Amino acid sequence: MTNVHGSEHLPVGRVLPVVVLDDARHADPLGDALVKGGLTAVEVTLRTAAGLDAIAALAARDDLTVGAGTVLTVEQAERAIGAGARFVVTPGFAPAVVRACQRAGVPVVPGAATATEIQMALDAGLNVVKFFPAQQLGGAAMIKALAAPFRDVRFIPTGGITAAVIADYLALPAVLAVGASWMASADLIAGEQWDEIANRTREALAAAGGAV
Ligand SMILES: O=C(O)C(=O)C[C@H](O)[C@H](O)COP(=O)(O)O
Repeated sequence: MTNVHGSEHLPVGRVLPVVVLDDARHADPLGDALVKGGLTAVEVTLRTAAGLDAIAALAARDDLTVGAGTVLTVEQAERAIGAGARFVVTPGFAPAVVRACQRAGVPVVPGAATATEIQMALDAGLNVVKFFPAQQLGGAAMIKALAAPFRDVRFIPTGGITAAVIADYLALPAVLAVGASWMASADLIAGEQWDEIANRTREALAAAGGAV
């Protein structure tokens, strides 16, 4: 397969925290907590107005790779990349957003929930998709079934994943990384519970078998 965006270019590690910040001033202490817990990458969603500023703050660090999540429009993709996002994640497959990221040379991971959407990603030259919402769609068993015909595709399952099931996903060769919010939930961030976030991050990595 040619012109496929290789998963080796995606700097997300094996466990990717998906975070929602209401206040960009929380970005740095959150970054400290995630690094303390052992992580190297974070996906900041654009669900809140503070998202872009949080991306800019985290992009200035040299100990974390920051990407943008919940990117729905070309404008959001361009702004996130301008703020320093090193990768872009979308909940579904949006061809114009994919093209904007490709033009900018920034890896993009579109959401895919069906075989058709995976084929759309392949047609766009991508071989990594976000499997969303993972638990609700059938979990690791569903990825195993989808991976059979799509031998070159790597999945980042996200949605409803906790310590109880993270290892089931990471055991599959088709799973590149797992996205989750429980270790750095919006409530913990808003409540400035940095020690708790670091602890849960350590727990997540332990449940993932120590993989970062
Ligand atoms: O907003 C988006 O584009 C998303 O990526 C949604 C996230 O996948 C979930 O917020 C993470 O799933 P939970 O671990 O169940 O919270």
